[in-house]
Order: sequence, then structure tokens, then C-alpha cells
Amino acid sequence: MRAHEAGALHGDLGSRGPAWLRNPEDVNALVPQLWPRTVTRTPEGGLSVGGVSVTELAADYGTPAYLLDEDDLRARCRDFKAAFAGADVYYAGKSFLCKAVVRAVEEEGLFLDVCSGGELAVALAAGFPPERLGFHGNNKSVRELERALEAGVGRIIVDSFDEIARLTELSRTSGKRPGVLIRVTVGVEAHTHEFIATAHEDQKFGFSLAGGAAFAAAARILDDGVLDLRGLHSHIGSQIFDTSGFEVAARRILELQAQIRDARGVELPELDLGGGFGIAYTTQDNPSTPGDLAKRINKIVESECELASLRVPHLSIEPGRAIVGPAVFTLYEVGTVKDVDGIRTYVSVDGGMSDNIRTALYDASYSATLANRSSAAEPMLARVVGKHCESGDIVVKDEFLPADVQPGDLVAVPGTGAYCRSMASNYNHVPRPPVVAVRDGAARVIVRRETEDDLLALDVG
Ligand SMILES: Cc1ncc(COP(=O)(O)O)c(C=O)c1O
Ligand SMILES: N[C@@H](CCCC[NH3+])C(=O)O
Repeated sequence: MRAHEAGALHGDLGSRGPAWLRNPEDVNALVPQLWPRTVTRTPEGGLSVGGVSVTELAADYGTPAYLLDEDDLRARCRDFKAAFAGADVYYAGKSFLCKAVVRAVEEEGLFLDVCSGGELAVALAAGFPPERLGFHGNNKSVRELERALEAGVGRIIVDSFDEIARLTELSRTSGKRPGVLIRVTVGVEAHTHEFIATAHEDQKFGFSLAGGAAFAAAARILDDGVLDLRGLHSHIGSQIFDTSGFEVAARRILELQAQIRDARGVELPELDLGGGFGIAYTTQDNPSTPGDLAKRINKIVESECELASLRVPHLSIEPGRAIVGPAVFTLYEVGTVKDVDGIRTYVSVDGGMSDNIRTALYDASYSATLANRSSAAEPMLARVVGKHCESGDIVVKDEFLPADVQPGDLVAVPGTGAYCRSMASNYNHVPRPPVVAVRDGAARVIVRRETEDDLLALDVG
């Protein structure tokens, strides 16, 4: 007996999932906001992406695999660039980075935000123009700062007084004058998971605005005169739907801009409002378009500048998730289907928390669909779980799948482009899946699957 049947039999003993989750009229339907733009269900019933059937992709590249719709990724880059015309759009590389994506982002005219020596190395290896790089991080090492200076990184976003001292010293001795932004903690409580909110007072990033540290950082850099202070930076968190957080952040940071002008006679020419724009992970999510975001953000920046008689600074934003997140889905093969009577049905797939830690880490919600075929069976409430030795190894907490889902079927989980491959691990020595880019009927591996030899290569002795 399937859990949905058990639920009907046992009344409230059965799990019905969260209140928002609806039993779908058509369990095979693809809800457009969840899927990359070229994904369709073919007349035979399975999914295709970029004109290639996922059954074929599974046969050629194995499962699990992250499938990237390259046209979708590029379209999202272009959408942000067009909506924020005149601003610099930095793709936040932490969401997902590899050389092919760096090149795509470069070709689409975006800038790139990196936050470690490793991310910087990938960007440079792909030939990304260093002057279009921004370098983040709350604890950049001396070596990382030296490399940023050597490479000629366009903007370094300074995050602490220790870093200012370190970078000032390195710049003095190397005779370089890097462009810097000050990361400001604006005190906004972003409505998102606590671990991915970054602008409330009690956290590790940035200089506090309320406590005066942000002003003091600007004063120190201007007094030293070694670093080229270009502007202020704010990033309030990630997966944010409510644009009022960005508006409050812009208002507060422009007050600081006016304070610096009044005290020091300097109007900083640039303003970076970070990323964090939310995407749809479930049928209930309805994210803003880049056009909506741009309209609201530009309006608040312009009106605040007018109020304080400031020139409108050159704007930057840093979307990661909103560019790569919806462009990718993960394809898994089902290994077992287990009914835990009266509670729920567990559908085990061949990956799990090693390729998507977000469900375990943030209690994130995802969706899923049967991908190799369509089905006329009734929808069944299921939990998609992985193969790891951990009961919290959940990929999709609750989703309706056809009741005849069986071992050997393929299941696709959308919205996995951001913070899945980039946060993947080798837990249980499970090799990390490949990333396969699909476009115009052709597929190519852009990150290969890890092998057991890769795992053993680090094992010394
Ligand atoms: C400084 C900074 N910029 C940009 C981003 C990108 O965020 P998101 O991928 O949510 O757009 C992050 C991550 O949260 C960040 O820390
Ligand atoms: N890794 C987080 C977002 C944090 C981004 C870095 N500040 C996520 O998966 O949602």
C-alpha cells in the first residue's frame, strides 16, 4: 500500500505533506517557473532538455547528473543585463563555478564575483578579464590578496580592519592601488533562513553601519590614501522574495554615503547592492523578474539620492542563484520504493545529500517529477531520499509522484544549479556527479563525474 492510500485509510495517521502542497490535477505537468526554458515533456512522455531526451542523457552520462540548459543560463544573464542596463551585473561564482560557465558569463557581458583563491583560479584559468572580477571574503589570506593584486582584480570588497591593514601594506609594497568597496552590514533582517541572511547585526560579514565601524573603515582608507575607495557594498542574504529588504538596505547605505560626503567631502562613485534574489523551488514560489527588481531598486536609489542631494552612484548587483539556479536540474535513477505503512513512501535515488546538501542544511523545499516517462497512475505523496548513511539525507521532503514509480525510473529535481554542485561533498565516498551542458540538440560534459580513482588520489599511504 502506498502512503497516500494509507492516509486515506488511516485518516490523520497518514502524512499529507505541508499545507501548501496540492495534489496535482496532472502529475505529469511541468510548472514553468520551476524548469529551465527548453525543458519539455516529449510526445513519448519523458523530459527533454536542449532538444535531447533525458533518457538518452542518462544512458550516455549516467546518473546522478546535473543537466545544465545552456540557452536558459545565457538568457538569464541577458535578462539581468538588460534589466539593469547601465549597471554592472556580477555573476556570484560561489553559486556554481567551472570554466565553461565562466566563459558563458564572460561572453554574455557580465562581471564575476569570486570569494576564494580557488574561485579566482578558475576564473583566471578560463581567461576571465581580471578587471571585471570582484573579490569577496571575510577572511582573505595574505596569499589570496597578493594573487588578487598580481592578477589586477577590478574590485576587492574589504570586510574587516585587519584586511584593510593587510591590503594597505601589500599595496604599498607592491606599488599597486586596488579599487576597493567596503562591505557594510546594514542591519536588515532579511526574511530567509537564518544561515543565509547576512545583514543583521550579529554575524561575521562586513562593517556595522549602526555601530559606526563602516564609517570608520571609510575614514581609515581615505586617510591612508593607498587604496582606491570606489564605494560601498551591501548584501543582505540569499533566496529573498520580499524586495523591501533591498529597499531598506539601499536607503541605509545611501545615508552612510551622505555621511561620508558631509564629513570628508568625498562622494563615492559606486554602489554595490549584492545578490540574493529568490527563485522558485516549489509550485508556490513566485519570484520577481529581473525587470521588477531593477525598477524597484533603481527607484529607491534615485529617490534617496535626490533626497540627500547625492549624485546617483554607478550601481552593481551580484546575482548567483537567480542566474544559474533555475538553469539546472538533477537527474537521478530510482533504486528503491519503500512504503512505511501509514506514514509515507520513500523513493530512494542514487545521489542525495552529497549532491544537494540544501535540504538537510536549510530545510529547503524542492520539487520533483518522473522524467523518463509520463504516467496515468494516481499522484502519490512521496519523499525523495538519497543513498547516504544519514536519516536526514532527504532530497525532496514532500512531492506528488505517480503511484507507479518504480526502480529504474528517472526522477528530475529542478532548481539545483545554485549551491548544489558548489556545496557537494564526498560523504560516504560517493563520487560527485558531472555537470552536462545541453544546447541545440547536443550535450557536452563541462565538469566530469568524479571517479573512485579521484577519491583514492588524495589518500596518502
Ligand atoms: C557578497 C555576496 N554576493 C552575492 C551573493 C549571491 O547570492 P545569490 O546567489 O543568492 O544571488 C552572495 C551569496 O549569498 C554573497 O555573499
Ligand atoms: N549557500 C546558500 C546561500 C549562501 C550564499 C553565500 N552568502 C544557499 O544554498 O542557499
